Amino acid sequence: MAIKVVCAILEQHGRILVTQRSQHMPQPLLWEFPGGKVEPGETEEESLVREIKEEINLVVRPITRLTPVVHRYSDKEIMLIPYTCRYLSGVVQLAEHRSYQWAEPSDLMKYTWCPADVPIVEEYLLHSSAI
Ligand SMILES: Nc1nc2c([nH]c(=O)n2[C@@H]2O[C@H](COP(=O)(O)OP(=O)(O)OP(=O)(O)O)[C@@H](O)[C@H]2O)c(=O)[nH]1
Repeated sequence: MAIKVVCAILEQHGRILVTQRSQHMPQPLLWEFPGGKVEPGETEEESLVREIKEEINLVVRPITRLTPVVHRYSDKEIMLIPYTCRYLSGVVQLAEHRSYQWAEPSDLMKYTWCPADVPIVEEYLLHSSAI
């Protein structure tokens, strides 16, 4: 069974928040969208709001669920479930990540992403350029 992981595509002033995993996390130094595992008894949206508060100290509201990606890593299989999110409040403070950036959409493909994120970035770019 794939482990469910939710992640936030948080856009503010036309830029998207991207976070770099630390040396000590699985997938060290790769870029991802902040988020984490869905815990038993939580909805996806509840997990996402909790993880974003814990990891980067922001309060967000999930808006649109994009297409989940199932990816098999050497040690586990995850289902990565992306949500576009709206910023509500807070100032970014990193609890676990090495760094973060507010990326221009046109720069998103330049990051070295966790492999599971690549189709999500592609779908997001298609979706955002269509509206
Ligand atoms: N939060 C997040 N996790 C992602 C993304 N892409 C991706 O492959 N993952 C993987 O999803 C898994 C679960 O995320 P997590 O943030 O809760 O994991 P964790 O560091 O606690 O890992 P661990 O509990 O396996 O040690 C990790 O192995 C992570 O590498 C992403 O965009 N965001």
